[in-house]
Amino acid sequence: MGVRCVAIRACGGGKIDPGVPRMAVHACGAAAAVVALLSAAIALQWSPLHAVLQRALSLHTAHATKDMENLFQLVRNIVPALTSKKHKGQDGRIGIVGGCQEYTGAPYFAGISALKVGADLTHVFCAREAAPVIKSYSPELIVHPVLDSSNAVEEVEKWLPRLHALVVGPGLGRDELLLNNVRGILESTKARDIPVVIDADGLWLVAQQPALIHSYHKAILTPNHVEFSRLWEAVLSSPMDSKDLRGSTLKLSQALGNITVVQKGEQDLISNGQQVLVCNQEGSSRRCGGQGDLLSGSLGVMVHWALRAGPEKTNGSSPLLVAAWGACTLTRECNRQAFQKYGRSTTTTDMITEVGTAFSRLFTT
Ligand SMILES: NC(=O)C1=CN([C@@H]2O[C@H](COP(=O)(O)OP(=O)(O)OC[C@H]3O[C@@H](n4cnc5c(N)ncnc54)[C@H](OP(=O)(O)O)[C@@H]3O)[C@@H](O)[C@H]2O)[C@@H](O)CC1
Ligand SMILES: Nc1ncnc2c1ncn2[C@@H]1O[C@H](COP(=O)(O)OP(=O)(O)OP(=O)(O)O)[C@@H](O)[C@H]1O
Ligand SMILES: [Mg+2]
Repeated sequence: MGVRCVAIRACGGGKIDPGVPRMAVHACGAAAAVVALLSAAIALQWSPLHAVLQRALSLHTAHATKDMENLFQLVRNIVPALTSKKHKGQDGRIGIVGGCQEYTGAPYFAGISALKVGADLTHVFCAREAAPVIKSYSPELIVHPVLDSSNAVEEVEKWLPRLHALVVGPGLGRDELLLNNVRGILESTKARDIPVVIDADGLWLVAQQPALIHSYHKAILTPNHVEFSRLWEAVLSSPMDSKDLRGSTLKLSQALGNITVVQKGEQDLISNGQQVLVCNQEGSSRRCGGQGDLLSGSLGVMVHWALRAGPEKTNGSSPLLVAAWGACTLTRECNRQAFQKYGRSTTTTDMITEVGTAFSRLFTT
């Protein structure tokens, strides 16, 4: 059973898929099934054929496993060393832009996840009413009740030079005043060349105005299925082909000027318009709300680490792709570990408790 899990996960687990796939890894699961059936049915009569198929499959699997190991190694390479020579803030000062009257959980999940992954400081910029609520969840978050004020952009701009990355959208809501302020914040963020992860209602804003983020090479979008379709329709003006999710992820990234897109789902598909990475890390069937917030907060830190590490550490691969694959893998592992303990009652809070052990298990050598 253990071997079978490794093989299936390895098939999609970490394949770097250049424009023309070197091998049809996604067909690997089907190939495995065919081999299994053939093995049972024809083992005695056609053993040479069986042997050929088995050899082909194990080569296939060996390749995919190697790619996945490489990706794990690239993520490990970007993780900063814990040394006594550093001061507070160096491993990440992350801003979260979100939090309104209805949604206070989402920015909290994103902010606390950034800290648990290893950021030193997290600032949440939210609407006035949401601030005391978010503060009361955790003393670890620095909370600025500025997002619905008339000088919201200036208030956030004061902090921007000190932030390493911004996560825009968790729990933002769709109020026009707030969205307008976030437009200004995004413009300022781009002007300062700060990496930005856009999620949830931040993606709603991008669907209204794709030019806001078009070609900004330090942007990563993290849409769920519905958000992805909305973006697709806004940018490509046609219904998307849901049979080819990898191709769609690649095309949406290209249409947005090759910014990085993470389409979340049964498997996470990550593209910068040139490559598609697949994250198939085992998670669970528990789909409680907030898991996407854990992902976007984690990604905020990891994108900072990846950009700071530079392309030598990511072996020439895009640092943003490596960071995104790392954050997806981590989120799914948190989900798996929490589900093992709590089963159907698993919530995102339980997943956040697992961040430390999941991170060590995956990325600490
Ligand atoms: N505790 C909190 O504070 C949390 C707050 N959150 C915040 O809520 C805000 C809105 O975010 P959102 O994700 O609910 O909005 P959106 O994407 O429009 O989905 C709306 C509807 O689309 C569907 N649907 C969704 N996913 C699907 C899928 N994969 N596949 C198929 N269908 C899918 C589903 O529709 P239904 O199935 O009910 O018909 C769903 O109800 C945003 O600010 C976010 O950050 C969350 O972060 C959670 C924790
Ligand atoms: N069908 C699935 N099977 C396994 N994992 C999944 C599945 N769908 C989503 N995930 C994982 O759950 C995490 C969050 O994805 P999801 O699509 O739930 O985001 P979301 O809708 O934005 O969440 P949120 O409730 O925080 O807004 C990702 O890591 C993704 O890999
Ligand atoms: Mg979401």
